[in-house]
Amino acid sequence: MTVSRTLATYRLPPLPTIGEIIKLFHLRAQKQLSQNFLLDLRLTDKIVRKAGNVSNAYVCEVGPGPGGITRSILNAGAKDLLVVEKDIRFIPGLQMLSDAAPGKMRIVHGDILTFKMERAFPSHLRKAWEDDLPDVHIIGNLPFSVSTPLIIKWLENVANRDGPFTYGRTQMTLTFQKEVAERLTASTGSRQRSRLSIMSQYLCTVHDCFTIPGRAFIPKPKVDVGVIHFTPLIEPQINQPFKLVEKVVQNVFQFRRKYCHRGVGMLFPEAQRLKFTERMLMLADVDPTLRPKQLSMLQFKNLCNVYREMCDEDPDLFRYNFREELRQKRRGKSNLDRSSKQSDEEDWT
Ligand SMILES: C[S@@+](CC[C@H](N)C(=O)[O-])C[C@H]1O[C@@H](n2cnc3c(N)ncnc32)[C@H](O)[C@@H]1O
Repeated sequence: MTVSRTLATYRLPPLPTIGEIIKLFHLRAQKQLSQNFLLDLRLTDKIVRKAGNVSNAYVCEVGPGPGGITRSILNAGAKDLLVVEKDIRFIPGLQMLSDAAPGKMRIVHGDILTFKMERAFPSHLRKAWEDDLPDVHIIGNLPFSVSTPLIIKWLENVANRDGPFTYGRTQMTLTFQKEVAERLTASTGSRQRSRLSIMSQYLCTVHDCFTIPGRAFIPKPKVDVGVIHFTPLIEPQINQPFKLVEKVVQNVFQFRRKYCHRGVGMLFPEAQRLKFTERMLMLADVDPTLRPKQLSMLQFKNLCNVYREMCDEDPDLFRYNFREELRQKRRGKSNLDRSSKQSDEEDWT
């Protein structure tokens, strides 16, 4: 009992509090960078507990800032903690933590959107996709403007089993503004069901761990924050390339409040729209009068499979983008307007 407790909980030596570190290094949060700090170590401990068992694990923390979550990860007994922080002002405070936990923490001053995580940890950690979960975790409280593009990028990495997922089914525990957290976990029929719900749930088990009230952060953001845990699925619920799924899902949700046939139709050039939409919905066994939020994962899977078959028959179809068609039409129209205006002017001369 005593041994396992010692192994499980590593205690950092006494250090200044996060509040003191913020003062010591003049780390005033930069509003334009949406920096909102968590100072309550009970909350940061709770985030880390929701990540699973990080004792002796390899962890990448994204956006450590003044280091609240960082301390909790070290205290939970992580073997190797790699932190990636973009704002150089935080590096000295993080260095202080690293000195207090010798050999356990590495600091990267960089941007997580371009950081190559596939090279960050030893290759012996790699597990086959179907195997148990690897001993690699990603944890982070990032600005909302970064967390959404980042999760879309990482979901594509899950689909391709590259980036952080070269180690296998790396788990992620990340914060999102509450509204986005609700979309990520929304089930069929719910108001929040959206593109993000399908894209995340076809690839991962997505669990809404708990909500942190905005008042827990300094400075206080306008919204509450959801902590979401992602575990990549062994078998994705849709077995088609990420870009194809993304295209189908994006088009279906184009007109959120309309019948789903409107969005499906946008996958096809105007000339064939009616015929192809009818065919796709019929073959996928989807009622055209359902709203996008009412479509189940199985129906999205069927839609993607049928669209794939149609693209295999006509390879130009995948390149079709109705927005591009619209842009060209507008450009054509404005050229027409410009030339008729020009000819009007020429008439005047
Ligand atoms: C919302 S603050 C959270 C800080 C700390 N994790 C906490 O909970 O108190 C977000 C942190 O992410 C950092 N950050 C923002 N964009 C980043 C990026 N692209 N790559 C790495 N770090 C980033 C910010 O500088 C800031 O330290």
